[in-house]
Amino acid sequence: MLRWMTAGESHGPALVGVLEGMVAGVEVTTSDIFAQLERRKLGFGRSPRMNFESDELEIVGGIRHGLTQGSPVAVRIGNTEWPKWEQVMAADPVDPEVLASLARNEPLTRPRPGHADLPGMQKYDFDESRPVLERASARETAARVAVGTVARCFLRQLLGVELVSHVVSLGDVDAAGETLPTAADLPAIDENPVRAFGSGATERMMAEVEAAKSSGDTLGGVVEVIAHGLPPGLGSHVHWDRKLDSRLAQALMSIQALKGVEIGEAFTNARRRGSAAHDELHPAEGPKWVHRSSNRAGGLEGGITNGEPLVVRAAKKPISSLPRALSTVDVRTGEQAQAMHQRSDVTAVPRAAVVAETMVALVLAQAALEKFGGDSLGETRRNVEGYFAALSRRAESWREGE
Ligand SMILES: Cc1cc2nc3c(=O)[nH]c(=O)nc-3n(C[C@H](O)[C@H](O)[C@H](O)COP(=O)(O)O)c2cc1C
Ligand SMILES: C=C(O[C@@H]1CC(C(=O)O)=C[C@@H](OP(=O)(O)O)[C@H]1O)C(=O)O
Repeated sequence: MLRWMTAGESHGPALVGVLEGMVAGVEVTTSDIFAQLERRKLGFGRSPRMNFESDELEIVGGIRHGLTQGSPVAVRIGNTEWPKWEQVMAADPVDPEVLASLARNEPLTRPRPGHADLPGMQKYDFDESRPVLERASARETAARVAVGTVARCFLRQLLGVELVSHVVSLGDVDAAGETLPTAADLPAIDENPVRAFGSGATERMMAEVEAAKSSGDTLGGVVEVIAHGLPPGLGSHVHWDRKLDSRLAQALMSIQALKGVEIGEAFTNARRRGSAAHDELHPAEGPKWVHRSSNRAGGLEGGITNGEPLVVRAAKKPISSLPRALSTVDVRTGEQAQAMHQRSDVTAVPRAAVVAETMVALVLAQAALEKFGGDSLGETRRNVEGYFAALSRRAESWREGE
């Protein structure tokens, strides 16, 4: 079972990520991981922090000479601002006077509606929101992207699977096109300021971000992730927690501020009649044996990949740290107040798309390992070959009516 965990606070000394259960022999280097970390910072409207922070990446275990070893992969991403935060975030007790002066300068007692501040303080019995916001922060997604790169490399090397993501709407500006982007489109998407694909909406999206920024406001949006090259048969219909739809939804909704997930054309399909909602099958030559003239199901039927591109969308709410702060209650006084404002993103939708790509990669790698097993990439590949041969034999026997 492929598992992953992260630890670390936004302004602590470092984030760490661990990926356990990956086979040996997957090619992955520090620069592969760093390239994905750089992608996570892309996008117009990002926090000033993204401009000066560089992710200080160190592979601590699990990879040797550019190959996974079968042991847990562990990464550390240092916080380049650590000297500035050392006293605020020290692991050991600090001088009470220093602590009091820090708290006087920055009282975090006016929780932001929409952030984890207030429920976190109530649940964990804190009198300020520092310990909550530190861990709730999406800074943590850097560690996910780092370990997710290994999953991404594994999927490509095992099955030729390629993942793409793009922004389909930002605020109320839509960029949805007619065609699905492929891996070949990724460099252009990454260069697009809002990570939109082949649309004339880029300027309108940027203008929307500028307008939100100048009125002290923030923006949400919708991102789409596509996985090309998946075989039929990952996931299962047999139990609720093995259905790939449910696992993808959980993984995507674990991303900070992602509040809705759509598989394929789920919400449009809900308004269609059945005759216009499904993907009819037609006979075809070759290993695929059948052809679907549409992909409204987004590549999943019965919680199982069906060989079509996997298409999932996720809705991100607007950032809850608004410069034009929302009304809140100061927990020290119980009085009405303006929510505290932290330096923050105007919108993080383009960055969230890269994180969504990562979560999809992790879930697909986990499902691929369940299906094919093995301890080395070579062994897993042999199992894939055996499965493909069995699929062809089965298709042959169906054709011959046996
Ligand atoms: C890439 C990314 C960047 C984010 N940046 C910010 C930010 O700068 N300021 C902020 O208030 N929230 C930001 N968020 C969202 C908060 O982390 C999130 O709303 C908060 O942890 C509460 O969790 P919830 O929205 O999932 O309920 C970001 C989310 C993502 C995915
Ligand atoms: C640091 C990152 O995102 C942060 C996510 C975040 C939040 O509340 O989620 C708040 C901001 O942090 P800060 O207040 O320190 O600028 C973002 O910059 C990152 O993605 O690397």
